[in-house]
Amino acid sequence: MKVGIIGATGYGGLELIRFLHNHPEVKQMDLFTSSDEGVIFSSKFGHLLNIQDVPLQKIDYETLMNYDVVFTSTPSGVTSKLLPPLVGKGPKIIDLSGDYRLKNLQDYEKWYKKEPAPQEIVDKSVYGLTEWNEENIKEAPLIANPGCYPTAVLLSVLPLIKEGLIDPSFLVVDAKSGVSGAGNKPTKMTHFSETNENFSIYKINEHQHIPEIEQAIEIFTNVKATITFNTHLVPMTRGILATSYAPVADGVTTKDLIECYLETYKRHPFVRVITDANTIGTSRVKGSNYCDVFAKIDERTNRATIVSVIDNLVKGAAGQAIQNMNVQLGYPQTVGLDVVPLFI
Ligand SMILES: NC(=O)C1=CN([C@@H]2O[C@H](COP(=O)(O)OP(=O)(O)OC[C@H]3O[C@@H](n4cnc5c(N)ncnc54)[C@H](OP(=O)(O)O)[C@@H]3O)[C@@H](O)[C@H]2O)C=CC1
Ligand SMILES: CC(=O)N[C@@H](CCC(=O)OP(=O)(O)O)C(=O)O
Repeated sequence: MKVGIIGATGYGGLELIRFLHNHPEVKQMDLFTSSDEGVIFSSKFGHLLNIQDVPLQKIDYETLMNYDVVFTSTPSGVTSKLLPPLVGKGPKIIDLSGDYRLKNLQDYEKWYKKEPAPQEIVDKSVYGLTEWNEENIKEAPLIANPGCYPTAVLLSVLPLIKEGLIDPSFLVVDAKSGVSGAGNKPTKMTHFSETNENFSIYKINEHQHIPEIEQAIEIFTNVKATITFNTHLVPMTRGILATSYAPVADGVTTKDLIECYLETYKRHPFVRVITDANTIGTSRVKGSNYCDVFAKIDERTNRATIVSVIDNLVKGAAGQAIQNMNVQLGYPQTVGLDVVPLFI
């Protein structure tokens, strides 16, 4: 199989390279750039010396048509313009950006503050939350890979909402991310002296993942929810921990929540159900495609505390993208992704 990566020089792109390098079905991997044509990749990224000593290529439609799969890992607002001529024509496309996730174009305009992709192309895209959308992913010409926060939140709340165990109309999500979630372009927010020894909240009540999470809850559970969702920046490089709170239905116990998770994810190797709260944390999934989920009822308030962790660059981006490629092409989901978390 021949794969191309647009945005290879970004954090998501580098993670795609790390995993695809070990994917047994990938016979050729080419890297594309909008700014560094001809530059030898390993001269920019020394950790890839003797591994990716190849020149970066110019993005060109005729060339891209010859690939089996093209991954796009570019800032929002790029693929809405770049991809329409390619979709459904040659390669399967997996887009890591937010440009094709929201089905309602007005939502995209409102939350991303950018011009949306054409409606007919958005209509062809399939939301790539692998564990919940396998059947549609198999046939998709274009996969809208989920955002990092939505992946963590949805994998932990969807089973409980679907089974009516929690009430999503009062769902409150408190999420925290490492700084690599903001990409490789330095900003005031991600500057070392602003993030080091600082734990901050950002985009209060205005995060672009709010409509994505609400849309997915409706698609996968048939329930309309209006959520409170806030995000925090943690002075670490990788990882997301999301804590969600919701009232539980009458008579529901912690055992019911755990059993619901175990049943939902029994065929899904990348979602691990954690029963000991002391073993949940971002270092348990670092560098891997795992999402760990945990839930416990607070008997005093009759609310559930729901926790999930992922590596934002793996299950939250490149790993899930490759998991989706495996589903599209009929390979087992774990091919190329079967790595042990880094932990320390
Ligand atoms: N970081 C994360 O944890 C996650 C990120 N995402 C999303 O994935 C996408 C990529 O994220 P990330 O890797 O962090 O971003 P980065 O900013 O690290 O990298 C993006 C890359 O896109 C390329 N690029 C920039 N402008 C253009 C353009 N006009 N045309 C083509 N390529 C362009 C650049 O490479 P070059 O200059 O070589 O072209 C750049 O290296 C984003 O949309 C992000 O929101 C999703 C989930 C998690
Ligand atoms: C830490 C940090 O800044 N994280 C980013 C996640 C970006 C992302 O994945 O957003 P889209 O793919 O939807 O563009 C943020 O909160 O915006």
